[in-house]
Amino acid sequence: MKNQKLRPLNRQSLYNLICTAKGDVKADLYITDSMVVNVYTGELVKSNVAIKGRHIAYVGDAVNMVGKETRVLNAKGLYLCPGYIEPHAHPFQTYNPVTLAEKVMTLGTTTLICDSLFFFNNMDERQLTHLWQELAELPVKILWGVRLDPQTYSPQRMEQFSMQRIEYLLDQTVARQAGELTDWPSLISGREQMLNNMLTASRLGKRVEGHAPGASLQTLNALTSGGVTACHESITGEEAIQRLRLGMYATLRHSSLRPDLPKLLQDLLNAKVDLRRTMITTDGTTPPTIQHGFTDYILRLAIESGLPPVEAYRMATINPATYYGLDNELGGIAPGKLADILFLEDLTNPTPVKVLTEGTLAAEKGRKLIEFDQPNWQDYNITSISSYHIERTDIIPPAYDGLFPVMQFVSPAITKQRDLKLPVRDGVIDITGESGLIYAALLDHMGNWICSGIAGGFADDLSGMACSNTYSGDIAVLGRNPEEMLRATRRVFDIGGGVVVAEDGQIVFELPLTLGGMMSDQSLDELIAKCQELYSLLAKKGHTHYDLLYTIHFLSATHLPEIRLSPHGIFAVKEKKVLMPTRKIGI
Ligand SMILES: Nc1ncnc2[nH]cnc12
Repeated sequence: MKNQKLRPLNRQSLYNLICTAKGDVKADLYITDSMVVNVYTGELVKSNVAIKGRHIAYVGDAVNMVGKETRVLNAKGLYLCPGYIEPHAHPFQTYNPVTLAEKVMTLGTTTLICDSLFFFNNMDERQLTHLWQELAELPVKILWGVRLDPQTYSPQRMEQFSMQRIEYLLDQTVARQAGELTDWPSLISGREQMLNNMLTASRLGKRVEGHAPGASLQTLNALTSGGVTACHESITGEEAIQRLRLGMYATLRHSSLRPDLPKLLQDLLNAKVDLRRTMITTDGTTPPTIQHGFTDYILRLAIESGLPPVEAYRMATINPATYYGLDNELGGIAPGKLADILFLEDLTNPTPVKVLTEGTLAAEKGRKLIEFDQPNWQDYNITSISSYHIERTDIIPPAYDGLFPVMQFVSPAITKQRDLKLPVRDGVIDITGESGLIYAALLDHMGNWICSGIAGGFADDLSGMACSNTYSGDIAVLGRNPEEMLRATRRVFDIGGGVVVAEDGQIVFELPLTLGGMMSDQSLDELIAKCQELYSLLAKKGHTHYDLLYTIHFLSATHLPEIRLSPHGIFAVKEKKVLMPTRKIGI
């Protein structure tokens, strides 16, 4: 792994740091009387900490680096812990990378390793790296993974994953890994493009994040042989241990969609395995769950599950730092490291009372003290979605003689194929007399095609909802009443993207997502409230699954069982087969 530094020092600042450590130059900030969580040794060590510029210069009890100009912060009774590192964020769950960073920073997360899936759809590699560089200036370090597949079946979109593009992106300092690898079957079946891209990741010394839920030991062996270095998809301790035994890192997940951490940890603790190669992740948690916190929340759960606190802090600091080759700068409180330091009142309470990012006091008691600038998203092609005309006849599937492949939701992210003979009226499928079914369509964001289907187990009493926040960038339209579905769709177009619910001739809910139809520039606190409102409204319409936003995001994602709406048509995932092709809009 090439350990390129995120904040390289020049000769003068390097020597300045050394002189501060020796006491010849005065520190900018000096923290006294704290108990340092030493993640290297696992000890708690009573120490003072001296900071010069962005870096820690000294840890110990010397005071000769304190001068008149040094700010002294007394931390008596407090623990100092390194800033938390989230190793697997998806920074586009209605929030955007900046609104996510500014919120989670107040909760102690000072580094985010992010998925780039959504940004891949919108930009070429030069724009994307420009955006990455702009975001790299923020006080929270935002680093990236480079996807090797689009997560929605589309031979055309595979062109975006050419070797030249992947190589260019992976070569950036802020790109710390390839993946996540949702199309791992392409790797183990030897697809040329995938093999080439894996070789590029290996040559550039980058990690590769797997995505192999339920994989057998043999598949895990094949993936590890192919260069996959970690996987966050274990849902039992046994699965995590299998990954660890093969030399992978196992990232233990607790997300809004898969809240598995307590069980995973209990299994791992019972098995008494070495936990140095484990990390913890919130894996793209949606806003309502962030009301409980972020990395701090899952650390709390880990400690409550019986993990000794220092062991838990390691999973969110030095372990991910080491894995991503960042431990020369991040993950511990030691000389030469960036001064991302959290002040904790109690070891069992991971939510910090103060947060330093790179030597600056950035948050106190959950309140942000510094500003985070949003990029000009227009410069990156992230604009309102475009609108076009659609009609009732576009949305409803035409009459079909055989058994129709209904998409039955059995959980927020899993569907089953249910073949049903459906009634027909006036040349179209008519579900008026059928309970438990709704119309479900995917509209091309460019206005060319529509994939119209039928869903079950979603929200039996929903009149009409339209959402632009699918991962393929297309618009999901769901409901029992085609007029209300159209009303909601037109409103989504009018507001430039978002989630809209219509009923009885009115718009009863709207959440604008004007950044590419996926993200908002509202604060995360505002989004938490707005998404909770959406969830309660849908629950009243009969929606019983949790994490509705994920159901929408994944509607067109063909890495999940069993059938999906896709740009090619109703799609059987395992067979990679189009069951019912898309139609042209307006015909
Ligand atoms: N595979 C995935 N793609 C995008 N967002 C996600 N959040 C969790 N898993 C995800």
